[in-house]
Order: sequence, then C-alpha cells, then structure tokens
Amino acid sequence: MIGTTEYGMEPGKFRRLVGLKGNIRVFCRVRPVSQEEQDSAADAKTMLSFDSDDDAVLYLANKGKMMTFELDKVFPPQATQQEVFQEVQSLVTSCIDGFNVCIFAYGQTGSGKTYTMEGVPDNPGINQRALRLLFSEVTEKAPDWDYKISVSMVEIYNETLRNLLGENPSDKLDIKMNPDGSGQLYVPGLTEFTVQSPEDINRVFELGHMNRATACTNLNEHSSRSHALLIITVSGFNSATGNRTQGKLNLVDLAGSERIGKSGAEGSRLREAQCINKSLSALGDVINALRGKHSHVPFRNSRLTYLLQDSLNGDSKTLMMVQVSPLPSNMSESVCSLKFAQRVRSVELSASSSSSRRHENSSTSSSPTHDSIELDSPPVTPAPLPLSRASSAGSTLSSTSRTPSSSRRRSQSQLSTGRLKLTA
Ligand SMILES: Nc1ncnc2c1ncn2[C@@H]1O[C@H](COP(=O)(O)OP(=O)(O)OP(=O)(O)O)[C@@H](O)[C@H]1O
Repeated sequence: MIGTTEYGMEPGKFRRLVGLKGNIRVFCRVRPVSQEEQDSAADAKTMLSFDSDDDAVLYLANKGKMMTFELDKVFPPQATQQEVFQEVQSLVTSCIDGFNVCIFAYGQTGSGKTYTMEGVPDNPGINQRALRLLFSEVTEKAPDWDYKISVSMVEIYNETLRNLLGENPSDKLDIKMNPDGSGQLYVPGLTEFTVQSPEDINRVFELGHMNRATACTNLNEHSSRSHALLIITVSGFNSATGNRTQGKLNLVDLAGSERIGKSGAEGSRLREAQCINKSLSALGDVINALRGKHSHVPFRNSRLTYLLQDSLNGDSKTLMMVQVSPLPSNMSESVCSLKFAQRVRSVELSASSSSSRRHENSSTSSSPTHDSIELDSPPVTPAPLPLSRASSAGSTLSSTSRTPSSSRRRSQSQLSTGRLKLTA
C-alpha cells in the first residue's frame, strides 16, 4: 500500500541487521520541503511516497512511471534526529567492542547530509549524539575496564587532507606507510584529542567547525565540495586480564554527488567536481572489490578510501545513509542517488543469501554467493579554542569502564598513540 508511512518499525528488526559483520547497509532519508520551497508553489509538490506497511521501500513517480526502491530502512521527512540515531546507535556502540564502523552520508548538495551528520545547534545529528553516547557508555561503572576515547577531524578537499582539530588547519596532511615494517598506514601530524568530559565534546565540535570555516570564504559552498570525517577511536584495557581492544567509528559527510554535466562546471569548479567524482567512484570501486572478494582492492585510488582502509576492510561494518531531496526539480539526481544506493545494497546481498540476510549469522556475511557484482561509479558531478589535547602517548580516561561483551570483544596488542594508524 502506498502512502505516507507511520514512522516506526518492528522492534528489534534492524538490531539484527546491524549486528552483521562485513556487510554494508543502506538507509535512505528524505528531507522535508522547506517553508521557502512550500511558498514557491512551482516546486513544492513531492514526487516521493512511502509504504505504510514496509519501512524499507520508497516510491518515486518519474516521467509517468512509478519506480520502487528497496533499501534497509527509509526515513520519511518527519523522522526526527533522535529517531534516525536510534537506528544507528547499536552500530555506533559496537566500536566499544572493537569493531571498525563507517557511516557515510551520500547525496546531492542540499539533500540533508550535513543535517543528518552534524545537525543544527539545537538539534544535533549523528556525530554529536554518537560521541556523547560513547562517552556515557564507557564512563558507566564496570570493574576492570578502562577506556580512552580520542577524536580526530579531517576534511578532504581536492584530494588534500586538512587537520581540523590542529593548530594549523591549513597545513596539508599526508598518509604514509609506517617505516617499522608493520604494514600500517598513519597520518603524521594528525591531531587526536582525548575526550575527558562532556565539555570537551562541545569544544571538539566548536573547534572543528571554526577551523573548517577559517580557510574558506563561503562555508556552505566549501562544505558541499569537501568530505568531512569525524574519526572516533575507542581503546579499552582490562586491568584484570590484560586484554586490550580498539575500535574506530568513522562518520563521513561526503561531498555533494551532483553530476558535472548538469552543473556545467569550469575551471576550479571543474577540478573540484573531478576530485569529488574520483573519490566517490573510488568508494564505489572499493565496496565492489571488497564484497566481490577481489584479490586487489583499490584503496589507494583516492584519499578518502586510503584513509578509511582499515574501516572498510575485513569484519568492519558500513552504513550508507542516502539523502534525498523531495523536490521535483531534484528528481533526476534523486533517481541517480537511489540507483547508486540500490547497487551498493545489491553488492551486500552477494555477501549473504536474501533468505538469511534478516537474521544475524556472521557465517553467511563473509561468504559471497556471487564472485562479483559490478558497481557503477556513483553520479557526480579564528583562533582555536583551548582543548585538552592528547599527548603523543595519549592519556587515558580515569576510572572509565564498562562490562564488555566478551564473546565479541577482540584483543589487540597495540593502542593508538596519538597517530591515526591504518592497516594496509
Ligand atoms: N531532516 C531535516 N529536517 C529539517 N531540515 C532539514 C532536514 N534535512 C535538511 N534540512 C535542511 O535543508 C537544508 C540543506 O541541508 P544540508 O545542508 O544538510 O544539505 P547537504 O546535503 O549537506 O548539502 P551540501 O552538500 O551542500 O553540504 C539545510 O537548511 C538543512 O537545515
């Protein structure tokens, strides 16, 4: 039945889905029509509709045809920030158990990526809610475990990395292979802040926002054309057993995905669009190669995929939040985004049979039934605030612990030491 859905879902349904390791899940969020858009009657009528019986389906009326998109979850315009976060929070907290997690917001400019990830001051998005939840989880009393939460913020603009929590955010960062022969990658000079209080969380976001704004004349335009990454590392140490864990949560607000042809870009705009195209294509290629179990995964084809290498690999968990504008004038971009989302999701289906994918069963998640499914390139086109800065050795949070879910907890021999380490 087609109609605006009642927001909500079968309890526990997605809990099982997000528990799957090594898989990619695809959610879609449709942003509301703004007051301004409503006032301009020409572009106010949405072509999208929802299924009140199935919260994973989106319908789109396009050129007289009704297109159906099946995803893992569709959030209608009335979905709140809290409701969206509720559906991702078990993914977020799995990094306390040692998992690497990536959540990407993908979609054309103005489709709501930043609203979903960053949010607005009085209604924060996934980034802030995630950091607050992780902080409160690890500060819960539990014997024996001590945790450290450290945070980095990076922007990738025209294939250049900027250190948004650094003293000199204009400095360009590089990704390098560790010379110790460990095969690990690291980013020399990347700032990691140890979060020790809720106030630190506020400061992190204020500083990151201010540093992002300082190097550009128009923050909105600039943020549309760059990727913003919040990287949260949670390290645990059990003083009774000597076990160590380390998990990483990467929250990524991708650059706008509009196509170059449509935007008619020239000069520096064309270069920006080409860089965006390159990195979004590289992301698609990496997902394709990983799920197809290709012998070579082209992580090095873009800074974005190179930086996220250890969080896309192996038994990491990935969620793509595809953002869609409800306006008819954005329909062709919405179709492109949704088709890309379906392809990403169909790649996931190769990793577990459709009959088993709604049940937690890690053995199916890593045994693809197809060798490879082609994934096309996605469509393209002030002074710092004082903050408790981590030393290069990293300071631990005092008396922070939580009962570990020991069956899923992975021991690791090394803690991050102020440099972001990536497994090659
Ligand atoms: N779910 C929502 N509820 C209310 N307002 C929203 C929602 N999603 C987006 N908006 C508003 O729509 C506008 C565009 O959203 P946003 O800036 O997040 O888009 P974007 O995809 O990040 O764009 P860009 O790629 O240019 O950064 C903003 O004014 C934002 O506040």
